[in-house]
Amino acid sequence: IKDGWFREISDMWPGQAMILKVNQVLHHEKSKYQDVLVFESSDHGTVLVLDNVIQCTERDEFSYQEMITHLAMNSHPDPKKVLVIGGGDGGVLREVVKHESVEKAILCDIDEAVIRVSKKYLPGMSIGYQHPAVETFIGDGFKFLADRKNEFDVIITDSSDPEGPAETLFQKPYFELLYGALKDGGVITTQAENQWLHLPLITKLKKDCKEVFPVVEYAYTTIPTYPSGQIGFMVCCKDANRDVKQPVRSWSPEEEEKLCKYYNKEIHKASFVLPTFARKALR
Ligand SMILES: NCCCN[C@H]1CC[C@H](N)CC1
Repeated sequence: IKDGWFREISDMWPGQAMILKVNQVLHHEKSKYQDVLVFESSDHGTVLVLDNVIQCTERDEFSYQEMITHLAMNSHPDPKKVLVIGGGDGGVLREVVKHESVEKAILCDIDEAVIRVSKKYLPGMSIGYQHPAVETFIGDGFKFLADRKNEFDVIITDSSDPEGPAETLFQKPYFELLYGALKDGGVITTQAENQWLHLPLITKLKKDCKEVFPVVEYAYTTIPTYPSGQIGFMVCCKDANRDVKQPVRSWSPEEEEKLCKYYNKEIHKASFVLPTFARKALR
């Protein structure tokens, strides 16, 4: 932080940077895995930063948390047992338990500091931990999945970027573990970066996923404080006949407006519609 501004400078988005005005630093520590920073911004609420990369701001986190969750959950007919890999801020858990079908929601994040800090400084997201169906594990999602077979209806990988602790969550062996941990008809979503910045990575990701899953589609959402204002998701299903681009379950418009600020059944479909440069690369 310099002269009261935070700059999200990274070689993952060369030559550009989101800059947010800082009112007050609330917390800063070096965890076992990464640098953890929480600050009060002037106009985006409380902000969580890991290794100098914005993870979520109170102002726009709902876009990402709702879309990565409900694209998966509403692509499954009856999700009872759900796993979140990463997601230490609790926002995805908050979204998962909005589905009445959920009997068990397990979260596994590698860094206890993210969970501890989110519970203290991000109450609007860490509220997800309070639900009775929720169980939390601290550990490497890769190892957690290794001995889980045929257990989950939905698995959401809410990760940071490939540079850092989440590196292995972008590689094929991880998708094979996900496939094995899913029950028949299971659905996954993963954080799949930005079509303006990471198209080669997304192309490789889709190719790897297609070697494991019969159904693989890329969708994206708009989110002002992520690099280039968007973030994508890979949505995969074990059932070759499931069209994840069409919700298999949906809320009524009234329920949608009560439950979500971003996701609705129209934007579920629209989020898979890509500009030609991305459609071509991801064919
Ligand atoms: N629930 C926290 C979201 C973490 N995902 C982010 C996607 C965009 C990245 N540049 C940083 C992590």
